[in-house]
Amino acid sequence: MKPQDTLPFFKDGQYIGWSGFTGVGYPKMIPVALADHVEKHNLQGQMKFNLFVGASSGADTENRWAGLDMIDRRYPHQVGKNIQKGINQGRIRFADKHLSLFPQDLVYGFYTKDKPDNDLLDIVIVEATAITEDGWFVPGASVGATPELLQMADKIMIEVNTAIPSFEGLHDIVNCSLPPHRKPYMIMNVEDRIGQVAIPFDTDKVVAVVESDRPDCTGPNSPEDATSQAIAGHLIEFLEHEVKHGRLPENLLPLQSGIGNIANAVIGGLSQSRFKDVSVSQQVSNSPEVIRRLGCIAMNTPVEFDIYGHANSTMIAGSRMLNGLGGSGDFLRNAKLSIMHTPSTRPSKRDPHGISCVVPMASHVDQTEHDLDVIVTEQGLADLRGLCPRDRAQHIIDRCVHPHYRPLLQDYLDVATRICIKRGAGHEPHMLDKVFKMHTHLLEHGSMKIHACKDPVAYAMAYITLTPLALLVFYASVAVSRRELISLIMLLGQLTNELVNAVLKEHFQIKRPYGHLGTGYGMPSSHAQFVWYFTTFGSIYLLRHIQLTNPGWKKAVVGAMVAMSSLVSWSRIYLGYHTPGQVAAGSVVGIGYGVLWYVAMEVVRARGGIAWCLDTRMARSLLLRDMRDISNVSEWEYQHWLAARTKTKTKKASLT
Ligand SMILES: CC(=O)SCCNC(=O)CCNC(=O)[C@H](O)C(C)(C)COP(=O)(O)OP(=O)(O)OC[C@H]1O[C@@H](n2cnc3c(N)ncnc32)[C@H](O)[C@@H]1OP(=O)(O)O
Repeated sequence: MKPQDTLPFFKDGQYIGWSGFTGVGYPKMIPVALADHVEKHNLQGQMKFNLFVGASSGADTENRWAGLDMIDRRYPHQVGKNIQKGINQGRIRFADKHLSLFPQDLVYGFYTKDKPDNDLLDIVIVEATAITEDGWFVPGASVGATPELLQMADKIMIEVNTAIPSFEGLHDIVNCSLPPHRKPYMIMNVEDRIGQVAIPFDTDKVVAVVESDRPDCTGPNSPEDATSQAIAGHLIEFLEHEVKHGRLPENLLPLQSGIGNIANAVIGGLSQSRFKDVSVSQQVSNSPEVIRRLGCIAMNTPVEFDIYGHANSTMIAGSRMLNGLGGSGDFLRNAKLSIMHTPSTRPSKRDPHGISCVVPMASHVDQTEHDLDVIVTEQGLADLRGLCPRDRAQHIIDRCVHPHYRPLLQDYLDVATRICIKRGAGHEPHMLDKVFKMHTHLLEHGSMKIHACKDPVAYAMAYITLTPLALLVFYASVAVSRRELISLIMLLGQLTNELVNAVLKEHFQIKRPYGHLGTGYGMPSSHAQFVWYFTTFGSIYLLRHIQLTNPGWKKAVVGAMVAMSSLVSWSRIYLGYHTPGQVAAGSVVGIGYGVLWYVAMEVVRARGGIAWCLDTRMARSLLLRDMRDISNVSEWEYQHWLAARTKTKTKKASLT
């Protein structure tokens, strides 16, 4: 039969099945003849089909059908610009399904349950490379869901491809029996054979046999580039580490690698590694049970993943469908090592690094935090095994995020952690009002680069927490401008106070609250200890030894110092550097040390230590002085200035 002779069998709204899996083993003559027919007679949109294929299909058929508006519904996977356009424009009803589930769901009748006449596919078109003498069907380079499609067919059309050699003997085909009669796949190694080399089918259903001379159509792989080489490099290093520690055998375990340019380039990189006799798994091992038992190593590319390890494989900005899930879920959910690799950024129209592939929250989730073990970008590899969500987030930010986005994501994590811990919801901290800001910024401004998460209180606190630095500047300027010994004594107390803090921290060795904020131990808080020493010593000295014309000012200054110290202490808790207990301890030690230092200085003074110090040659050359015995320093200085001024005036007057 010629392909054109099959046209009368086709009617709008039919349920059609094709053999094949990706760009191999799919029928090429009949679908193309039908597309030519639709195009020639301007039947676009008037002949639409429900199309079922084991995975994606060749671009010359599926994508062409989509371009001619010939697809109403598509299951369970697809690849191609036209079909994606149709789906995203709402013309094609597509739904994603794990590839391992599709054949069985087809046989369960899930896809044909609403069909009015029967629960069979109206026409199944398959490509054979041979028909055995027993009348069995030998597929080409893929089996896909062909056995189940043939089983569910009302009518069968066969394209015998004479341009491709017979694949008889290469396949291992197991028919899908239904529960409770389903048997396990007794596969222990990738080389094991448990099924048939061909597929039995009902020859009475065959309505057409057509000769095909068209080769399979698979696109070229993208060449490796610096990014994919870096990703492959991190992966190889990680796998070598696993082998060294005995968690993987020398030739690894069966590898699965997903679709896409990055996946292809990474496999290219692995092929040049020192691993030998590596096996790569195919169709039947999409079975979750087999994947788990063989301990596969699965590697796939996501659109994006989030800081907690959830991945989006399919949907840009949560709504624009790319290719669909394929078998990535089957593998990543069940593999011994579930790995996702992606460049850390992708270009947007406006910015070569406009898209970060690491985001606060994935805008759609295909693989969850419970599945993924390892995440790799060209920046580095994050081994997430055994880590809790907050540790995972820090690890991912440190290892995988592009430097352009690291401060942004770190800021998000810090602020979210602080806010969520405070309200007792800090297991996987998120700020729902900010979580998709990077995505919305990309949609609105063409880049995910936004300014930090702007918590106004946190910003204010970040400045307040710098107060000790300001106080050091204050010490320096008072010491230089006033030359008062007391300012040096107070500064010496401040420095020894810091020393006490370092000794206490080392002694207690108590960690900071969230591990990642601030360096070193957290008990007691050095900021709190610093400011409360300053306030205590300063207040005692002010109240006891400084005279002001209006004594009310003293109370105001003491009040301001107490307020400043309280704010700094609070900032340490708010910003997440310390627990309230660590800050309370720092405050108590600072107050205690302030009192102690004051008392010690009084004892030294009483024993003549201060007077002795002021009489040294160095003190004299530095013009050091002790103004404590002068009752009101400002008043005293003013009177001296006034006297000097009057003297100068008198001198000038006598000269004229
Ligand atoms: C045995 C089995 O069955 S294994 C099956 C494995 N299947 C899967 O893993 C399915 C999901 N994965 C995939 O489809 C692919 O790996 C992809 C699409 C995620 C990545 O593939 P790649 O070849 O690296 O992607 P590619 O560079 O072609 O990008 C595809 C498009 O997505 C866009 N894109 C990718 N990531 C993002 C992102 N984070 N944000 C916005 N857009 C993005 C790209 O800009 C590009 O857009 P364009 O088509 O307008 O130019």
